Amino acid sequence: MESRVETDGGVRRVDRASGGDVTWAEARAIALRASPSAPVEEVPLSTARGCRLARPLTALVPVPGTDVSAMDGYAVAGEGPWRVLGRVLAGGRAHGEVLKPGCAVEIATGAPVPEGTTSVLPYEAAHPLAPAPPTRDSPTLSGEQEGVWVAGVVQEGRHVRRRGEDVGLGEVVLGAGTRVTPAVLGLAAALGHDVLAVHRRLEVAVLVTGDEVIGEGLPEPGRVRDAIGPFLPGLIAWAGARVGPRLTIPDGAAPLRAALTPHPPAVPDRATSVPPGDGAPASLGGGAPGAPAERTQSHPGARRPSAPKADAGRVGWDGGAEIVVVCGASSKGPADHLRAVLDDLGAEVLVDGVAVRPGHPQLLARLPCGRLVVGLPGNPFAALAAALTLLVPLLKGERYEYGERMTLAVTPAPTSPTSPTSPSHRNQQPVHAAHQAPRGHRHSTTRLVPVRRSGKGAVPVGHDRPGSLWGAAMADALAVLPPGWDGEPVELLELPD
Ligand SMILES: Nc1nc2c(c(=O)[nH]1)N[C@H]1C(S)=C(S)[C@@H](COP(=O)(O)OP(=O)(O)OC[C@H]3O[C@@H](n4cnc5c(N)ncnc54)[C@H](O)[C@@H]3O)O[C@H]1N2
Ligand code: MOO
Repeated sequence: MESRVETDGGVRRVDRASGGDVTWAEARAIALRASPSAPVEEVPLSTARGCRLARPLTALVPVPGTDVSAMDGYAVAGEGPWRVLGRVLAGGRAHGEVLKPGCAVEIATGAPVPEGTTSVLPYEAAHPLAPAPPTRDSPTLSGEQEGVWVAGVVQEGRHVRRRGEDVGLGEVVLGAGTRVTPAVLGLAAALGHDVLAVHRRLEVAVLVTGDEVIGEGLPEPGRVRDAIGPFLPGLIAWAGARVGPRLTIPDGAAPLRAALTPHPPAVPDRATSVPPGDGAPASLGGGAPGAPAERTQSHPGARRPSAPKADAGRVGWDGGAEIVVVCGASSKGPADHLRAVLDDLGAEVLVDGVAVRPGHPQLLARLPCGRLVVGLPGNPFAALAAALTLLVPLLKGERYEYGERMTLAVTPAPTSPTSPTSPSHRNQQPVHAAHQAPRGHRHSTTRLVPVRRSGKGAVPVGHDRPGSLWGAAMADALAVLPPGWDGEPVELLELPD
């Protein structure tokens, strides 16, 4: 719903009617529908953990690969006593001859039993017969240990693991979509796999905007520490994706547009095309897949850590991120260029504003190349709420699970001075009045309220202003209070641990 078009630094500025807000529930549903399917790739076992199998896992070999001993002892044939003809160790030379009744070989756990073996007699159950061998005429196979005899009680087939007994050759052991856990890796290796076909984890690039935002140290008045960049990697990993390039860019349409520009032309020095005062374009990408790369552009007045410069002459993307998250610049202020830039790039806007507090000015768009852009509000708690609304469903897709429902207890959480995550009683603030008014006070928007689970239900922890992560840091979930909430049980959105 475009109501007005002006120019601003060469970029068309599009003001969308505030009626464009979707409900919180719709926003989540749209994000789930837009979730990109992760590409399939073959990766070595060492890098597959956490991915999903793209194909069923089958056994390339039977397990065990041959008949082996399950115990240290004697592989025996027939009834005892047995003449011991030799010794077979796991990984050592196999006993090459058929074991005849009345004969045995000393054997280690996991070693192949000779053909003819009927059972294994563990050392604990074996009785050496000494000194004189029985009179029975028992053949010798190798001549070794001639005269050594053992006796004992055996059960037919006992302690012999037969070929393919655990897993048969070609057997399907796990279905496509199974998450690769450490146990899956071990199983895959045991079944002969060196590589696995997996859905690669989606990659997320992060753009932090805001001339006032600094990356380290004590912010001077008028500056703030970046509180969104630090929580995104954990949230992204928790949602099963990986963090790609991370870039801090100055306010301005041109740096944002440059950073979002897909498939960059090989322009030697794009910086010259940037309007004066609009900042130089920045480059995302260039980091090895899976390795977060921090790129920072300096701008006047901001104290910044020393960081690698953006590649001169390279703008836009050269990484494989399917999703880019833009922190800040999502509202309607003079420095909020995201909508205009997306419009300029021909993006399809899927969500533009959500009827939720906090996190109202959040945004989801698809660039013509297919890459998705999630716009998070600059206020850090609003950004977290928006990330749980749009980014997490986008990353989890069909793995997304709706939260449990719980009654919301409307009294503030009791805080223990000894709790590591709790402020002292002295600092505890009352829960916002809005959250304490469960009935009679109907809200027209969804509210996301930091809560802790307790025996009384979900208890709001307070400290939940959009600019502060204090409440979220004390909480284990966000309670979703729908518009018009009247005290019924509410869904809990899990917070990343
Ligand atoms: N006229 C209107 N003004 C605002 C509206 C609106 O609808 N109409 N919405 C308000 C709401 S709600 C929010 S939330 C914010 C969102 O603002 P932006 O996404 O444009 O973000 P900024 O303006 O850049 O910053 C807002 C605030 O957050 C601080 N900030 C920004 N980035 C970070 C960061 N990485 N870490 C910590 N803090 C950050 C920034 O300094 C500002 O204080 O807009 C309202 N205004
Ligand atoms: O929605 Mo804003 O997100 O209230 O701070």
